Amino acid sequence: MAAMNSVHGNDNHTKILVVDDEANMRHMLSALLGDAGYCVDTSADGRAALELLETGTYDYIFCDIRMPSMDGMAFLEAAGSRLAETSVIMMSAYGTIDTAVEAMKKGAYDYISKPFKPDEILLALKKAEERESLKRENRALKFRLERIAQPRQFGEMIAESRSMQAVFELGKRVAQYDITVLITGQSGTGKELMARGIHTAGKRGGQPFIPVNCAGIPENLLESELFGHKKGAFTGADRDYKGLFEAASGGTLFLDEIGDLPMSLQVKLLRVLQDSQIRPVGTTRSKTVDTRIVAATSKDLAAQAEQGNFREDLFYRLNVMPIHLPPLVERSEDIASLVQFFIERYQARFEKKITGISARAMSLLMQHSWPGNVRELENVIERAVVLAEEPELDEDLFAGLGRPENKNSGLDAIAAGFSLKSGRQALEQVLIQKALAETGGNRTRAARLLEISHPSLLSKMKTYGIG
Ligand SMILES: Nc1ncnc2c1ncn2[C@@H]1O[C@H](COP(=O)(O)OP(=O)(O)OP(=O)(O)O)[C@@H](O)[C@H]1O
Repeated sequence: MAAMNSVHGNDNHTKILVVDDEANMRHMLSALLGDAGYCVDTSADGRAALELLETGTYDYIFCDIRMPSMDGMAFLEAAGSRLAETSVIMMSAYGTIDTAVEAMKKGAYDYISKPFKPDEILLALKKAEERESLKRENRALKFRLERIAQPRQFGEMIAESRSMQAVFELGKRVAQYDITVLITGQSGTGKELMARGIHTAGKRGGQPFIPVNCAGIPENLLESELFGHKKGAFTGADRDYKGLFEAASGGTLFLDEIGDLPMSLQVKLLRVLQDSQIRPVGTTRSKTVDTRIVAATSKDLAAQAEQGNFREDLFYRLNVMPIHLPPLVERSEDIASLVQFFIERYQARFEKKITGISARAMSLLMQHSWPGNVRELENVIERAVVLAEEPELDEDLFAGLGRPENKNSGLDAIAAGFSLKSGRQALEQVLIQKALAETGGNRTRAARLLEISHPSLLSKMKTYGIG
């Protein structure tokens, strides 16, 4: 039977085993740890310690390296998987440090050199406890990630939150009828994906779904792009062109950023909505189309209509069935499942094995305000998967998140490295944000300030998740 001496602390159920051939050391450590509230057992060598492991487990083991009968290294090897739930801290006297390092390679958690002060023991223990608690949190989180009740789906969208479940329900219902839908929500909340979902779930599902960004096409081209033109209608029109309404006939035309539709075209759109008639540029005859319209805006269309920047009659016609997508910050319940969803997408795309995300990293993601919404989260996970060197995404990969002052200034990012590419990107973000702030969010004027085209500004805003 192994020699065992137990000291039981009052309020701590953490079990520690001290293995040392020196009786003084055993007494000193068991008094120290016992006073600190731990349950402590002791044994005089590796063999006796192994016997104790037959009947019980320990959270931590302080193990001497040099012992006459079965030394620390031999004990580690013999105990093997019985130490799976135990952090072993080796105690190395002068001349055994190399062995201690070797022991760490074999699975010991840490080592401490003799002679040591009592504080050093308590500190080593605290460090090990912190690591253990993190490991536990990680395990719990992974478990949660794996067990998350299958997130609800709508088309290619997933969500957990009640607000999004309600949106999905509404989406499923309106999909069945050919009514016009207006999807509102900040940039990156998933408006286009929602529109696709509605299209796919309805009876037009097998027909074309054509997205068009009303803010991305210059005003003089937009009319012919949407309604088509006749050969010779204007310089460069060297053949008849069908236009997107006709191309989407039988299916759905998704008019994104409808708030940017020029006034001149708003009246024409109203006509299509009212009597399904389009008139290609350069013709006098109208054509009937069978195109479902789903529109989206990140702007307050009602306010725009009030200010006279959007036709009221068109607003009411579009707003028959509004669907609002809440910003991600208001539905943080969706973050964990979206993170898992994007990890799976990008680990497959980049052929990397990512098993999960650390609790600290997840907590950073939960605290961030996500001004670029789901698109920003997707970009952040994509980047993390690309850069990850370990199978678990850790917090370093998300440095800078949750600290909006750094994010806004962007200058830290520029100063942080030498890469011209990331420096340029960071600078672009700063300047775009500055220009938008300067113009009160007016993208046309911001593009002018930045001396780039409007579509190019929109595409950069999309890339950087600036909403
Ligand atoms: N609920 C969701 N589940 C999975 N992916 C999502 C979800 N919501 C958004 N995404 C993803 O986020 C990105 C942005 O979505 P989407 O383009 O639909 O947003 P948007 O609101 O139309 O943005 P914008 O107004 O800037 O055009 C896309 O890559 C999309 O796949």
